[in-house]
This record gives sequence, C-alpha cells and structure tokens, in this order.
Amino acid sequence: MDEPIIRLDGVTTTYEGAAHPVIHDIDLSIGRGEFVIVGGPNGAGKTTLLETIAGLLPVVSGTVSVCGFDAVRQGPQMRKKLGYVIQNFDFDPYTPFTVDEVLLMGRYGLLGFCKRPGAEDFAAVERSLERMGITDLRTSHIGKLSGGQQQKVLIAHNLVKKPDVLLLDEPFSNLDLATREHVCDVLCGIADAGVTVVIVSHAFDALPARDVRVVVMKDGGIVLNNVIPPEQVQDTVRRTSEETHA
Ligand SMILES: Nc1ncnc2c1ncn2[C@@H]1O[C@H](COP(=O)(O)OP(=O)(O)OP(=O)(O)O)[C@@H](O)[C@H]1O
Repeated sequence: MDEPIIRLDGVTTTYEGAAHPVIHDIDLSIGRGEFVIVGGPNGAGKTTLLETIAGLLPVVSGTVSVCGFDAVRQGPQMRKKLGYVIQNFDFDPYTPFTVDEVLLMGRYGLLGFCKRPGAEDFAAVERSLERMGITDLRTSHIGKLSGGQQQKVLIAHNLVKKPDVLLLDEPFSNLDLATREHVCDVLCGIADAGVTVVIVSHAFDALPARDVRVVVMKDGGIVLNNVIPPEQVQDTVRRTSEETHA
C-alpha cells in the first residue's frame, strides 16, 4: 500500500468522564480510494472508531493521522479533508434551510475568507443533487423531509465538500433496498475516483462493485481486517457479525 491516508497506531480512546477507554490499542492502515465497511455488534466501538478518526475524542495513547495530519494536534487542517455523515441525525422540523442551501453550506469550507459562492460551487451542488437523485427536493425545507430523504441530503452535503476521506455512520439505516444499492453505487464511484470511504454498517446488504476492506470490531478491538472481493462482502459481514454476537 502507498502511504496510508488513515493511520492509527496503538490507539486507545475514551469519552470524557467514561470509567474505561472504549477502543483499545487499535492499529489500522487504510489507503487512498479504499472502500471500507466496519461491522460488529452493538457497543463494539464502531462509532467511537469513526469519531477517533475524525479527531473528536481524547486519545489516551497512540497516534491518529489522516491525510498526513495528526488528528489531535492538527485537527482543524485535517477536518477540511474530511466528510462525516453522523448516525441518526434528525433536523428540527422548523430548520429554516432548503435542501439547496444545506448543500451550498458544504462548500463554505472551500471558499476563501468572505468569498461568495460562484459558478463552480453551484455546479458542485447540482452534481451532488443529481448523483443522489434528489434534484426534485431542492426547494424543500430540510426539516420537513422524511428520515431517508434527510439522509440522502446529508450524504450530498458531504459530497459537495469534495473530501479526501468520507466517513459514514449507518448511512443506509433509513433507506429501502433499491436506494441502499443506489447510494452504495455512488459511494463506490467516489472511491474509484480516489476518495477513501469508511462506512459503519450493522447489516450491509448492497452489492458493491469493487473490492472492499471489511473491518469487524468486538469489545473495542478489531477482530477482522481483510480486503475481499465484492461477492464475499455480504456473507463475510453477516457471518462475522453472527460470530461476534456469540
Ligand atoms: N458519549 C459517550 N460517553 C460514554 N460512553 C459512551 C459514549 N458513547 C458511547 N459510549 C460507550 O462506548 C461503547 C462503544 O459505543 P459505540 O457507539 O462506539 O459502539 P457501536 O459499535 O457504534 O454501537 P452501535 O452499533 O450500537 O451504534 C459502548 O459501551 C457505549 O456505551
């Protein structure tokens, strides 16, 4: 593998006030353009792993580096390279922004100080709306949409940021199978274009059109970390999930 884009060396992290560290002594290297699925039972530490990669948690020991930046010391620089679709996010029904506006906000981090969005930014919004199949929702208020529609808008918001690394926590939870497959295709497409995609998913049932790194967690540690061909992905995630529940 070339220089990993995500690298964790001996990482232990905890939540503020928690009695014990939640993930322990994690070593993980992920390359540019990899498509990674993180599975494992409830409470295994999957969300904690994503939050650690995003530099959101105190690191008790070890080092976390993303795109060459140290997640603890260079968090702001690192987060410019990162998209993060968090789990179960729900907009207040009275949120006063349309879908178009939510997507355009994804461009703000790329604009210079006090710069207004221009043609390139509007074109990026347009492309993301089309990719996610939500062009018809563009003038809808985000808080009035269903959970599945909001989920697609959040993914589109992160696509317009043009991240080098995209983290997604249970992005399929509110979507029907056809939509899960469509979103999986979109994410495979951006991984093919060189973006590293890391998905936490309990029950991954779409068929990715490429090799996948499957990482399975249990009790705060990694118990499986293998790159496998697409036809083995569903079976591996299901089987290891059953085994880790046992
Ligand atoms: N904010 C928090 N403060 C303290 N402990 C937490 C916090 N969030 C999670 N934990 C604990 O950390 C452990 C791992 O949680 P985490 O959410 O990372 O697991 P998960 O594998 O993503 O689970 P799930 O599939 O249920 O989302 C659990 O024991 C959980 O109770």
